Amino acid sequence: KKYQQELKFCESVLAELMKPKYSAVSYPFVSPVDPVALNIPSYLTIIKKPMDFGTIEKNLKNGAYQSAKDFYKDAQLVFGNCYKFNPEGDAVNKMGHQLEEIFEKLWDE
Ligand SMILES: Cc1ccc(Nc2c(-c3ccc(O)cc3)nc3c(C)cccn23)cc1
Repeated sequence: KKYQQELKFCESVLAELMKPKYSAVSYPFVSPVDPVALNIPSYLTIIKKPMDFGTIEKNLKNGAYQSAKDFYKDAQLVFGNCYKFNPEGDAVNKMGHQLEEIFEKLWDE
């Protein structure tokens, strides 16, 4: 029961985060980083565990998460990867910080 409610909460946070109103800051994070399309061949050597919110949504639907904690860990990975690859001050780094702020507010609701 508790597990079901936890995952329902994760789904609601994700649904909100993926809404069009946040697309200006979420678009780099809603689907897997494509190193070819973005011309960043170094990405997969720098980022050991790529993650994005589209993959998180898939995992959630496939029952890949044992708890809200596992969901939260993958969300943190999206932001951590962003800050590792995109230097402080870069546009995408700033978008990561903005989206993380939105995420944390939804998480603490
Ligand atoms: C030359 C260059 C430099 C930086 C980027 N970053 C970047 C990323 C990105 C997102 C998450 C992440 O962990 C790493 C990268 N997503 C984008 C998008 C969607 C458009 C433009 C830039 N983007 C792309 C190319």
